[in-house]
Amino acid sequence: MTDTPDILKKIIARKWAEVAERSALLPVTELALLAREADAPRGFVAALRRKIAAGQPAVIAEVKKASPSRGVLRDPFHPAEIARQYEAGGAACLSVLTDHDFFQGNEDYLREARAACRLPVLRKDFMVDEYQVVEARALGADCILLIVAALSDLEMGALHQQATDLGMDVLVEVHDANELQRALALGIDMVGINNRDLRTFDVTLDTTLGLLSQIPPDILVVTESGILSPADVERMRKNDVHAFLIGEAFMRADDPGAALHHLFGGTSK
Ligand SMILES: O=P(O)(O)OC[C@@H](O)[C@@H](O)c1c[nH]c2ccccc12
Repeated sequence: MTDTPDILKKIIARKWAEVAERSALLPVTELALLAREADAPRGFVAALRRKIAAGQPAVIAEVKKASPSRGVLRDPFHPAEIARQYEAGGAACLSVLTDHDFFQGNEDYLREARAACRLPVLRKDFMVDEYQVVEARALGADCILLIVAALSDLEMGALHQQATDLGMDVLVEVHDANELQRALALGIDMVGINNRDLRTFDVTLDTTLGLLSQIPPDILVVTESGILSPADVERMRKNDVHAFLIGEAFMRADDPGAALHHLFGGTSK
């Protein structure tokens, strides 16, 4: 067997270099001052729970220009306009890619998207160091992503604690049973199950369904990636999964918000 490309390893190596570059330009102590002045967190988990309590799908709609597996998804790309369309289409929250090198994202995209709507926003990036967590809050992020496959238990615990201390929610992402057990040991209130294996790019919704029985009922489950059709949505909702993180299906549409509304059969607002 040949080696898998393991894009995740490559990205994580780049992130450590990025943290070193950035902290040389702006020390974490100064960044922390900016974080303290940032707009108050908007309550990411609360927004998802409100939708579900109302019997509606809780959609985290992603603002993503490109990805390593799919290439460019949307060009031209206007984050503020997309954010407004998502809000009008009934999204509960936004997810904005800020990674430059692999997803053609940018910190400015998060700022612009959040300023254009009232929705809570997830900073979608690869967190390895506390610097990035403080940076997320300074940008205005309401939630961060922690990818279990990319972190040790110790790192994960520290980053989770720091995000919580800054008033942000945390989406802890897993894609197998071992990662799920490590996530649960943290004492989390929300888990993301990524249907895409970040090492191989294989996508299957069976990943979400296969892990459900191991998740306590009080934890909010977000199914991530590869949700493309109303049948995919139906399959999840039948299994009591009501929170979705979706990018590609919306980014390829003329009006991403209208695409959201249609994918959920008009039930999202
Ligand atoms: O575009 P999709 O297949 O709808 O997937 C969205 C989201 O789940 C995906 O972008 C994602 C999930 N976890 C990640 C971690 C890093 C970067 C990207 C991701």
